[in-house]
Amino acid sequence: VSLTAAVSNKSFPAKFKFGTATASYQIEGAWNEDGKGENIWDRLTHTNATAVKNSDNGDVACDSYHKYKEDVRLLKHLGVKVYRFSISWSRILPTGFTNKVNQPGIQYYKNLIKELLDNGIEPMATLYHWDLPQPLQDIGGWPNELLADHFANYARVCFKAFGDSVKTWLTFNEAKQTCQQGYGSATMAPLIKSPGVADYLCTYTVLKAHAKAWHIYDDEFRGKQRGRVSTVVDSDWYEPASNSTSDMEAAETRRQFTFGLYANAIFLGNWPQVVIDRVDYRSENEGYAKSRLPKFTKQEIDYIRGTHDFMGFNTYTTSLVCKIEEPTFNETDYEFDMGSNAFQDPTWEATNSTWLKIVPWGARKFLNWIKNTYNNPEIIITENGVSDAGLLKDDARIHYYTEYLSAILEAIHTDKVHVSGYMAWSLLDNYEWLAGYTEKFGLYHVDFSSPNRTRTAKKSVDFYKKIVATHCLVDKCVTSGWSLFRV
Ligand SMILES: O=S(=O)(O)CCCN1CCN(CCO[C@@H]2O[C@H](CO)[C@@H](O)[C@H](O)[C@H]2O)CC1
Repeated sequence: VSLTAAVSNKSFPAKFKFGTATASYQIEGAWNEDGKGENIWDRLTHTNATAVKNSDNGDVACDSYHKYKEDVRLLKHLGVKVYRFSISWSRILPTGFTNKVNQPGIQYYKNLIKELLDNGIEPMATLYHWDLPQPLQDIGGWPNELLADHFANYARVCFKAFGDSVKTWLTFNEAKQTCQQGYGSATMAPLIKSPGVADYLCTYTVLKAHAKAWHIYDDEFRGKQRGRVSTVVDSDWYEPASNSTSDMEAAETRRQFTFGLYANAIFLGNWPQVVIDRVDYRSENEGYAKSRLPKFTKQEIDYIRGTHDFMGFNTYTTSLVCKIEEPTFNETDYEFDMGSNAFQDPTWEATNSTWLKIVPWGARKFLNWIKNTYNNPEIIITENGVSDAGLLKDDARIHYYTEYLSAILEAIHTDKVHVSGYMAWSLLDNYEWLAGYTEKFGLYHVDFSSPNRTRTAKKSVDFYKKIVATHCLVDKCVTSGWSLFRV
């Protein structure tokens, strides 16, 4: 199918908000400046450097701590309405605890927020984008349910310090990566390998932490500040590898173990039933005294349910799913709990990240699944983007955005999914976790070999700027309102 045939000629609603997204550890640098405390990515990259490609670290990254005014100039040039960034917990609370508040850290984010507002750009702040203060990891990290209270106290400090200007808050970015990769498969800091055990304990704490923060905002700040709080959930879209009943069920089970594990308690109440059933069943057969899945009390279920003002949704790619024979019970693994294999069709277009294939129809299906599963919530796409090796003539990125934005337009207009915003990942090439600086997601190229960290617009900047200005992917868009054609 030629590109043009696939591109939607519908337009994004007038009130639709375009933006870009970044995260503190990936762009800020200044890892130990002005009183900032050590976080788990500082610890990992300084003590286990070879875990990261080329032993790259975020000590300087894009140096946005010093160059944030330049970053805001780039946002202004793009014409975006919103900028999604994350707050570094250890810059605000160096030990993670509220007994030490770091004023220069508070001031940095106040300066960034003021620069955004002075340029007519709305700040959208994520409280936690994976950079846990090391002292909290030293007491067990997210599997320690006491962290729910420490996170809630940190959230209160942020609501108080920034809530007069920040009206859209996200508690956690992709808690799945924090839990399944950080404490399960050891493919994210703090690189703990405890699949099927610590990952569920992490999720249990994170859901309670999110709910406490939401209730603090609802009880103590919403009346005065009139903002909104939610969380960001991510996953691949899981498509059955065949239309056999077993593959269809396996795909739905996998959606519940990945996306549902983080969304169900907040949008419907409690863990997904299939998760409870399968983890209890396997735990018993593996000989555990009690299930590996911690259980919410009735009060906790009621406390967590409804703690959302919209849904933050990160979508990148799709995987096929097929049912597997029930694995033997002599090994515990989150993958075995799911009871399926996920893989990608080798004919799908590849990118510079092995896990990321270009599958726009998956994004449309995912949006429809969210609509049908969680009672049609307002969805803000808080991340979507693609990696390459960093060339300036990034036609593949233009292709990716065209295809995904086209799929989103169909979801909005044809499928009536309520999508209200879209943040392109990312404004800048930045630190891509264990891939270091080898996988580039930016609309702007960053020269990491220069102390200036020079930003250079890629070809996709003009492409995205035009879409932000016209709300349209083609030259002439059909608007569904009173005028048939927008001239
Ligand atoms: O193949 S491996 O298993 O060996 C390594 C997997 C690495 N994961 C893949 C999934 N990705 C989810 C999206 O992660 C999001 O998207 C961006 C791009 O990744 C990140 O930079 C953002 O911080 C994150 O919010 C996070 C990184």
